[in-house]
Amino acid sequence: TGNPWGYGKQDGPSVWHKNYPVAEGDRQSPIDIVPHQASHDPSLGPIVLNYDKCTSIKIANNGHSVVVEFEDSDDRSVIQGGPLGNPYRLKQFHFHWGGKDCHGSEHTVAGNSYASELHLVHWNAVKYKTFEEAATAPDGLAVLGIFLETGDNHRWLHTITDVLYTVKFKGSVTDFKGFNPKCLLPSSLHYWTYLGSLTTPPLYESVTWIIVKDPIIVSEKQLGKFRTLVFTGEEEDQRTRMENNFRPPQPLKGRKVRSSN
Ligand SMILES: Clc1ccc(Cc2nnn[n-]2)cc1
Ligand SMILES: [Zn+2]
Repeated sequence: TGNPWGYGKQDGPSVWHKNYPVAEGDRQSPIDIVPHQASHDPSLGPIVLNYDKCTSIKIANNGHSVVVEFEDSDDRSVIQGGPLGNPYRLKQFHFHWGGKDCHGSEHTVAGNSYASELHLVHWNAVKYKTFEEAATAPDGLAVLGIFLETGDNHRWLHTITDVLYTVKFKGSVTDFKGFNPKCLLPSSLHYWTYLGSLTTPPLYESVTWIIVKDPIIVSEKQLGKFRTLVFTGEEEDQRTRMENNFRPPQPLKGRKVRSSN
């Protein structure tokens, strides 16, 4: 029951292409976003989040990140507008972070990393019957990316960091109801958007990326709690701290990044 992939020397991003050749594809993520090279597109409307009826179910450690899963059997929580042709259903959110605050995000901005990056994963339930089917389609997924920067305490992130001790080990799951991720968004939803992929294996090229320009601010203490998680299972003798679970930027290969206003 070895790990098919991870973030270490032997199983990390530099060797993923061996088992997942699409790693060297033409629309891989993340990328370095160069703001002045992004083309401002006035036809890009605002991002609209209808999360008021969202239903979080559980929080889990999947051996790669900490994930909050949502009820996605109907259109109770969707993202729409912006570059999206129809509403996409919220399925889960998770984070990527570093061992130190100077790195940890997946996307970078003019070569600069943030301490962490929150990903809200949505799928196109208008065109596809299941998440799994959507995940393999070029217009199947929409991921909203939010940067995290260290500074003052975030007034709502404690709702997540206070329960992280219950999902320390790979495979642990805890009930996590009543959480609305809208509380984790910055006030302005100005964004960059481009066509890319999942940033972990299977690296499917099915993601319309929507990266919010403004970071949210969280405290070093709050971020430190993510680093108390481990990649390994409780039964394993190895305790490997969960940190640096990010893929570095990938070649743009001629893609255009568009900017909302
Ligand atoms: Cl369902 C799923 C699969 C892969 C990832 C990893 C990822 N891809 N893009 N951002 N994170 C997240 C959710
Ligand atoms: Zn992610």
